[in-house]
Amino acid sequence: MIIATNVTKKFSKLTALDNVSVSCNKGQAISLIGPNGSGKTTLIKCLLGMVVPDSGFITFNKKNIAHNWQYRSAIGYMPQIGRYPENMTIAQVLDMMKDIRKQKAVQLDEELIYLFKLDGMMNKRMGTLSGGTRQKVSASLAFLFDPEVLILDEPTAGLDPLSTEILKEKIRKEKQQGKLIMITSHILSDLDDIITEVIYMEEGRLKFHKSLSQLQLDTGEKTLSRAIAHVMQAGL
Ligand SMILES: Nc1ncnc2c1ncn2[C@@H]1O[C@H](COP(=O)(O)OP(=O)(O)OP(=O)(O)O)[C@@H](O)[C@H]1O
Repeated sequence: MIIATNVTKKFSKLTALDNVSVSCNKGQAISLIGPNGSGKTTLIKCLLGMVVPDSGFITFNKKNIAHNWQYRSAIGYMPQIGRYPENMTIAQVLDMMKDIRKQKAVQLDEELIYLFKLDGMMNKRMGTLSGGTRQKVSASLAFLFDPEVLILDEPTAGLDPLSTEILKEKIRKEKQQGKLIMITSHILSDLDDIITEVIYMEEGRLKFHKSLSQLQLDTGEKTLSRAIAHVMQAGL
């Protein structure tokens, strides 16, 4: 579905991505893991077309994304830090996105808006929202257009335990419907019962891409966080 081949991206002298190749398919829930600065967000931004690789290429459903901007409408993206016009209300932000996507009339997935109880605060301005409520707006937007692919950058950061569970349940539900889900998170305990695969990066390089069950076998650890701690200590 999304294939990156030999993708390299430099920012001046720093190589943020070093010859990275990955293949991501329908029905997979992939956790993108690695130390701070290892290139996870840069890889996500390349997949989204927000950062253009210096070399290598990326295909979405076999078409090179460099010549096919349409593919972006198939992806719901929840950024690490959502930036919105501070003076706009939640309702105005949602309407603006619907206008941009021209999907006002089609079937929208507004489940998260209700589960997060955002419907009761539609007239609040973005600039007045708490960090967690902003995250809820970002999550609701990512799922709103019922996309085939969900890319979630630190989705549970800042969410309270109940909201975290609501979001995890939603992710699980979408995965069961055969969507491709990619998640970066440092809170690995949040991912144990969701993910099927792990992509592990270090210093811009892909160290491995394997199924969670294979990683558990290789490390002898049951939980994702212990397995990754094992990898970081011993190397694999
Ligand atoms: N626009 C940019 N200009 C210059 N350097 C950048 C830019 N974006 C990222 N970098 C650098 O590229 C490297 C990889 O950053 P990236 O944000 O992809 O890491 P990450 O794995 O997502 O980190 P974290 O876990 O902290 O979110 C870092 O050294 C970062 O400082």
